[in-house]
Amino acid sequence: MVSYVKIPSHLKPSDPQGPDLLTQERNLASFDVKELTLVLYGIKDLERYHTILKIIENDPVFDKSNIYFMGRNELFEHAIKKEKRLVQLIRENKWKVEELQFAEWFLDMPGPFGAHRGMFIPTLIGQGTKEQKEKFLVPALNYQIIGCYAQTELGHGSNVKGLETTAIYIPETDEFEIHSPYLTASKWWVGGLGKTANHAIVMAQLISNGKNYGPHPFVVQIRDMKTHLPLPSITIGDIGPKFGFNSTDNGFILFEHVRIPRFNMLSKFSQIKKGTGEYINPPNQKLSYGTMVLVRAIIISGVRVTLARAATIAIRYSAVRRQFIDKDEPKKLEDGSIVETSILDYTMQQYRLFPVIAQSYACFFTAKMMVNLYTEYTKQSSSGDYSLLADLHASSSGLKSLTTTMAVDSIEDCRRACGGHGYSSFSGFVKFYQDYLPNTTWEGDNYILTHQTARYLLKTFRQVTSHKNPEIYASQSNKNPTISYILQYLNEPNQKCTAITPSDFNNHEIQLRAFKHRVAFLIANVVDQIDNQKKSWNSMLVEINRISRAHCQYLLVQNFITALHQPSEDESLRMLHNSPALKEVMTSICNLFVLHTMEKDIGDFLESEYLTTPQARLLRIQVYNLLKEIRPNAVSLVDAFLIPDSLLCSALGRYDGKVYETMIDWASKEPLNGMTLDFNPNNDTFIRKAKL
Ligand SMILES: CCC/C=C/C(=O)SCCNC(=O)CCNC(=O)[C@H](O)C(C)(C)COP(=O)([O-])OP(=O)([O-])OC[C@H]1O[C@@H](n2cnc3c(N)ncnc32)[C@H](O)[C@@H]1OP(=O)([O-])[O-]
Ligand SMILES: Cc1cc2nc3c(=O)[nH]c(=O)nc-3n(C[C@H](O)[C@H](O)[C@H](O)COP(=O)(O)OP(=O)(O)OC[C@H]3O[C@@H](n4cnc5c(N)ncnc54)[C@H](O)[C@@H]3O)c2cc1C
Repeated sequence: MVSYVKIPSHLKPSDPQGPDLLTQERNLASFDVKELTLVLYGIKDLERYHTILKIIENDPVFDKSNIYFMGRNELFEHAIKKEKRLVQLIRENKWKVEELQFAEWFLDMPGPFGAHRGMFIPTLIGQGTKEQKEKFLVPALNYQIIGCYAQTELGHGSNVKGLETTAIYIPETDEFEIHSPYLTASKWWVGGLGKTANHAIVMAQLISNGKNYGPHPFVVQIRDMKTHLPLPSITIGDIGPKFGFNSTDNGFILFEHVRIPRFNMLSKFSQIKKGTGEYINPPNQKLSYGTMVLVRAIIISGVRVTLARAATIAIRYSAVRRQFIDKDEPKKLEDGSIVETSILDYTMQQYRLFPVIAQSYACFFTAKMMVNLYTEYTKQSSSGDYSLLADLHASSSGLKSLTTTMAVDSIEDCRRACGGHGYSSFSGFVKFYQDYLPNTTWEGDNYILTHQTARYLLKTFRQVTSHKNPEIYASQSNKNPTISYILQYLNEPNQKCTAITPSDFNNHEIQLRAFKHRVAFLIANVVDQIDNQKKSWNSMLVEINRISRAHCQYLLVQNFITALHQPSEDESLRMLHNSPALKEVMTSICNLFVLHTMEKDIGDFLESEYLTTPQARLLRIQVYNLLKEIRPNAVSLVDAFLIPDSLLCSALGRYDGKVYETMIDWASKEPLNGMTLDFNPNNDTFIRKAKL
């Protein structure tokens, strides 16, 4: 890239230790970073990681050096080129999902084929019959057709039952007629639709013989395969500029009595009979929502790397950045000279940043649990057993809500922790934050999703408590955490925390009991208000959100603690258990996650009277103790995430710590610096002409 400003060559680094600061930090680690990285990735995935990274970093199409200077059209063109190159690489290297996941992560650009891979194909796999897969899935996998997922409308997104697009069965021709009756029925926000896709999965109200059977998925060809123009009676466009995600063509579409064959209704679960229009019921009414459940589970699995990326930038930068001389504990070099303090040594900075590291590790263990639950569900459902769906839906909804909210809050916390430079695109936070932000809204608004989790929790509580002998559920408590804490609460509703010193809070039993008691107490309270005090659902929404959050925090805590203690067949966990140094540092991180989470929501724990006010003070002291304990390992803990520089795309978070050199080098490439103005602002004539 061209430099428009020549930087003087006489400049010496003002901080003689600058480049070595991260090396010094790395020397403080109490554990082997490579070992921890192996725990996080596993042997096979780490090999894949390196193979794919090499390919991506060496391909000029994926070069990111110009990325922060691009406008919308340029970004979109760049994204299209990347998508095409990615398809070539998939073909040449025969990449499967495992490789593709790494490639998409390293590319780090939401692209026009994202919904094709992430929603169109999974919907065909999950909801199509064998014949439909042959017709649509095979060409989709070969990129002969490009699809999108058109569910949300201008007037409705969260309320799927309220969608207005209709699919009316016409027995005479054995077709469906797809129609948008109102302006508000226009599909809106659909990724890849604006310019790229030629097919769409359209969620529409299925109507047969005058009866509405609710939203169902239909495959609709929307553009001509040769001219790429919209087909007759179809209106398509891009929805315009957005907060971020500008490399993707989110689009709108309107249908005017568009006919499609009956075959195009995805019919793995429910069908319309030829001619009679008779509706065949699915084994579970909500199976047509299956893609959303899958994508929510995938989103949860991705949160850990999002948090890891934010923490990496902020921690490395904080180690390199120095401000002020600490009067009480001045930082001395070997030669006795006093230097300014690294901002990572300020306890406030630690309090803001170390919990983000801990959140990432917590999400790592919960992602494993989510994958296991989803795999188990897939196994059972393939033989017609859908009994796990309710659990899966409740935990995927609540965890998607909790973890993505946590991620966006933490990206912003990390960005602010980098001071002024955090506001620059070169920090690596700006585009990253903008592109990540929709995760709190898509696949279910994060507040709406908590209703689903709460509904399940209240139902379970009522089921258990209404039984004459609740202990009958005891056999299920091993597998079902909700039942387990409800039973514990019913047995001992006035349980008290036994901690008498700060370090007592490191006791995992005390921690687990705190979270179990708090969530059961909150659920019991909401049930009482709704069932006995006859409060409306709407009047309880804040509490509804609180119980979903409390339940999901408990899941994160429980999964972390279980991972540390329970013998496991899992390769990563075995490596963790076999290394005392790793176990020690992970235990500190787990304690910080748990206690910091408690401290942030201390009101709940006090209200449930599990904790006393003096205990809340002890808990806070223990959080500070943990920050001190973790401090020497901070840089190594983020190094272990192994987020490559090419992905970070950050002057602040570089592995080598060359923050200032990179800032000025990248600034010199700002195209504005190369622009010659056609006026001289000091020239009176110009100012007079412009009437300024
Ligand atoms: C990735 C990048 C691109 C992004 C793409 C997108 O955003 S695409 C667009 C993404 N858009 C969105 O994500 C839209 C978000 N909105 C929705 O998903 C739905 O409208 C809803 C779930 C909020 C309500 O749905 P509703 O009004 O139809 O239902 P209800 O509340 O009356 O509950 C009735 C029963 O159904 C149960 N149940 C519900 N869902 C599921 C499920 N998936 N599975 C299993 N079960 C489910 C529920 O538990 C309850 O059971 P109970 O208690 O009777 O035993
Ligand atoms: C970048 C991006 C990409 C997207 N890609 C796609 C795509 O490819 N395909 C697709 O189909 N969709 C897509 N979407 C749409 C997305 O799924 C919806 O925007 C999302 O589901 C939220 O729905 P909504 O916009 O109707 O929000 P609304 O429901 O209108 O929410 C607005 C506010 O009202 C509150 N609210 C609504 N109802 C209630 C209630 N009952 N109780 C309490 N509070 C309530 C919500 O909490 C929220 O704060 C995308 C969205 C974005 C931002």
